[in-house]
Amino acid sequence: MKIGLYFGTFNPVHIGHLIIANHFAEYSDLDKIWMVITPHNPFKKKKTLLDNHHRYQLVLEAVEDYPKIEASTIEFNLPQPNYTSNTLAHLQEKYPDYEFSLIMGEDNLRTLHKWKNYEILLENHAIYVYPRIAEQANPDRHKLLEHNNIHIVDAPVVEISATFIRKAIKAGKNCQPLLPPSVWRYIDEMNFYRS
Ligand SMILES: Nc1ncnc2c1ncn2[C@@H]1O[C@H](COP(=O)(O)OP(=O)(O)OP(=O)(O)O)[C@@H](O)[C@H]1O
Ligand SMILES: O=C(O)c1ccc[n+]([C@@H]2O[C@H](COP(=O)([O-])O)[C@@H](O)[C@H]2O)c1
Repeated sequence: MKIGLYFGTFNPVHIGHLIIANHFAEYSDLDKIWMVITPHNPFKKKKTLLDNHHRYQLVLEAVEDYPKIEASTIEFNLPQPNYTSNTLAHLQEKYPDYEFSLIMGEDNLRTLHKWKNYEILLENHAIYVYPRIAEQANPDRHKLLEHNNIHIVDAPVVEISATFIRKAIKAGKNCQPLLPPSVWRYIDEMNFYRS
């Protein structure tokens, strides 16, 4: 079984994330895409973070009609902050017959050399990277993309961010087009991100 791990804070999940996950579900040889909700990214402050359970619920809502895409809570019971190499070691022990690849935006690729055990990640896993507009001017871009295990993917990226959505909701803007309808309803009913 080939699994594509799409790690993210998903605070909240939005249509940009879903477009990427669906792209891999439809145009790759991966059997499943697991959207792994990260409790705490080592590079991010936890301040404006919605509870793990709610972020998970939002991803569940988002992927309901996509049989190849699943929401994963695998990091919820692992030590925090969540280092991806630790999670992968745990996954390989739990599912020795599965082959795990990583899916990430180019923004994450830029900082990959600062991740814990990044050489091991790179050696042992295919990393599928989709381009982000903000990275086009990065002078080191080509160096990173040269590695054998890094595959750049021509996916239709919508340049919206969870940060933009959180700010828009706080400012009372209508941002329904940026979220799957069920995700918007959950956020609206729960009054998330308003204060
Ligand atoms: N618009 C987008 N389209 C596709 N992938 C995205 C988009 N925005 C972020 N990603 C990617 O999705 C993964 C999870 O991202 P994350 O949860 O941090 O979303 P974000 O919108 O960038 O959030 P924030 O604005 O809070 O940093 C990362 O690999 C990131 O590169
Ligand atoms: O392992 C690391 O050192 C490491 C450093 C920075 C980020 N990550 C992971 O990268 C993933 C993407 O995070 P984010 O917040 O951009 O959605 C998330 O699962 C983080 O835990 C991992």
